[in-house]
Amino acid sequence: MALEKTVYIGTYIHSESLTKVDVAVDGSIGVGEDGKIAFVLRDTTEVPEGWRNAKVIRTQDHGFFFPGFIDTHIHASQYPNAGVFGNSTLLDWLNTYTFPLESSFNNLDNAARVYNRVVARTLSHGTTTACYFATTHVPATNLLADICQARGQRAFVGRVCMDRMSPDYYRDESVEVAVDASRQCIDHVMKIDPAFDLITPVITPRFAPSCTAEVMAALGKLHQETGVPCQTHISENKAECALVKELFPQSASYTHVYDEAGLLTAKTILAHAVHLGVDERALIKARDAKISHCPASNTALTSGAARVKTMLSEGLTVGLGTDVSGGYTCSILAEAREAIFVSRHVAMTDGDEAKLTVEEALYLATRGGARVVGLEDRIGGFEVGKDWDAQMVTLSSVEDAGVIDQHAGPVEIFGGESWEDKVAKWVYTGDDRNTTAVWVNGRLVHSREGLKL
Ligand SMILES: O=c1[nH]c(=O)c2nc[nH]c2[nH]1
Ligand SMILES: [Zn+2]
Repeated sequence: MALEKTVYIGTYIHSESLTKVDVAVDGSIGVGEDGKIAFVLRDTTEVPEGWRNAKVIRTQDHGFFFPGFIDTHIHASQYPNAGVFGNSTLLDWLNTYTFPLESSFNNLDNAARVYNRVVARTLSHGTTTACYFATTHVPATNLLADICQARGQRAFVGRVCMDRMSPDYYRDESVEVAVDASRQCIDHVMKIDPAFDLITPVITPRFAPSCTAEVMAALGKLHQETGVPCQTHISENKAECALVKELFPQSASYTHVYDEAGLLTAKTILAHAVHLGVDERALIKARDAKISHCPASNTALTSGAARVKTMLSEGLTVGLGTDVSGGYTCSILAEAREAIFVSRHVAMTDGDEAKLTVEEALYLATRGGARVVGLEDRIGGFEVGKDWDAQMVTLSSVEDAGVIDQHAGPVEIFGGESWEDKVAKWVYTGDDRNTTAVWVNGRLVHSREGLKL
């Protein structure tokens, strides 16, 4: 579909570094027909020569353009269970809630309904890139890839592999089945998006307890042979860590289990990393593997509190993951908030340096996530040559103090706020009502009903 040359005028905000958010008041960004940023101008809303015929889109009220969010870990198939976890912890949660739900994706109608919904919903929250776990089912996993492509969401789509410690009705029968099914899903994406421009397949061993050493070694070989990225879980819960020790007595640590299988590389995304030892973090750093921090899930399943500031100070690459449905929300904005609050609980025992700031949380949600998925040259910020993966955020003024405009959302701008205050109000009190439009690679993929662009 051909895109129109477009100039986005108004304030734009993005992370300049881990600790600094750059606010460019009254600037403009030009996006070409290829969906890429052609120019970025500060302090002028003038449309430059050569762009006078371009479409113009302006921010509204106290709004701003912000990079699209990157969800580095979400289970698309678990979306119907978002908010449903009771008082369970990881291992019983899997058996009680998760495996029965995931096994229902042998039904393609069910898969179509859930996957269309989760992609539409995450887009509406400003998630322009998502790393999805699907299920073991090849047709349903391929359907998820098709749906992401049709709806225009940048996505990493993984067919889940698991050949033990799960019910008979939901597991791979053999190593060969797991590898062959993974290959079929890789081949499917190669057919629909040969350059992996929007959709990328991802090799997905569920986690060490549900994968034999043989299946992980075979998937490690596939990872090395194809160069296709890999995603899994690591060190989420203490009982899980003890189980891994018992299942892999020869391995020095949980991290070594993946390393010995050839699954720990610069293209590996590890979700959780709550209980990692110093040596494990050093090994992850040495391999340049990436971390998806999932604070809402870690709180919901009482898994623990990941030491994010420690990982960052040691030079690890970290992004945010909603981990639906261990996590209750598919909003990365909410996840940023959760990350800040979990870090404050860590600070109550470890000291103030453990606290994440608003700026750091927003970095993790955008540039950090981009590095986690290996797309830091294409997404995560507004620079010439990057793809226009962006959201338009709208914050409303308090007009009539006695009237609540439900449509406008809960962020209240009274008038004296600095830009720093406005961003903080968005992070702490905002929701999807503030995300009024979303673009991926220049294509409009979501807009609030009635919005005139
Ligand atoms: O948060 C999680 N969600 C899952 O589905 C899962 N499977 C293994 N370990 C897991 N952790
Ligand atoms: Zn998960």
